[in-house]
Amino acid sequence: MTEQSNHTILEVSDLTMQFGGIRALDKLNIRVGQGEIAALIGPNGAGKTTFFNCLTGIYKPTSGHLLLTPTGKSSKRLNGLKPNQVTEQGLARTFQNIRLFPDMSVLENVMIGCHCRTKARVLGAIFRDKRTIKEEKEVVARSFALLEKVGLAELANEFAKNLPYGAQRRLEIARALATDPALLLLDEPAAGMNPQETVELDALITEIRDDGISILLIEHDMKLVMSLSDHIFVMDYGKKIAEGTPNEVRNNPEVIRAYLGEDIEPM
Ligand SMILES: Nc1ncnc2c1ncn2[C@@H]1O[C@H](COP(=O)(O)OP(=O)(O)OP(=O)(O)O)[C@@H](O)[C@H]1O
Repeated sequence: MTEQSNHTILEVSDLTMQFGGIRALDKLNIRVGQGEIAALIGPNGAGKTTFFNCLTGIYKPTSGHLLLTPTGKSSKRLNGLKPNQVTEQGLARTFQNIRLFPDMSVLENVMIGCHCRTKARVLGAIFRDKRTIKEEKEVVARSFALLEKVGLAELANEFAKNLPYGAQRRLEIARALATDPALLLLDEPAAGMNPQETVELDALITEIRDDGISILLIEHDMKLVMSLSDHIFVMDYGKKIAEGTPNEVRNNPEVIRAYLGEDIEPM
């Protein structure tokens, strides 16, 4: 896919986030099309993680609009929603610093993601009625299937904390997928991965997109960004300074200037 898709799944307009004297986001406009892999790049401190935190209800933006429209559903304003409510609307994310439950098994970590879509409540869990048992079986089956997708099924019963770093990152992706998202936000998914793990990650992200889930990722590995992305947004000092296809962005003088002096891999 080289051109932006017709259906807009995420529309962000004039998003501003002020922290005291620091304007971390300054009237940011971002549009992600259904079925796209979009990337957000920019030097350290550009505001990328702040943007994800505004989208996912962790920060309350100073101003601006956040609109999510999964295919076949009506548009939903994300402003003012809590993180769990944002997830219920079909937006899932992973974090720059891995946030798994280290003392739970790999399988249990994914099952927790599934529970935002299950119906059983406290009484069902206590009395274990037929419906709850059936639902639990479905959650286990679905969690296994997701572990297979990310290549971790054989480690299902291992403690999450015992997984190598790259595998922990893939487990975070499986847990995010368990929430059944329409749009998946990945915050530096390749951080700490070796070259072989990064190649596998490239294939995994493409496969997730081919399953119909749109992707927006923050990533410093330019080789991965250039190979994966349909569309790239470039930020600097809280503003969008460029956007376009990998080729357009690679040759944009503003982008080259923003990255001067940065310790990044060549594009
Ligand atoms: N909770 C906060 N309170 C005050 N300032 C913050 C807060 N969160 C972020 N900032 C500031 O906002 C700016 C953008 O930071 P942010 O972490 O979003 O950048 P980034 O592009 O994700 O950087 P990196 O690539 O290093 O992760 C920085 O100046 C940062 O210090």
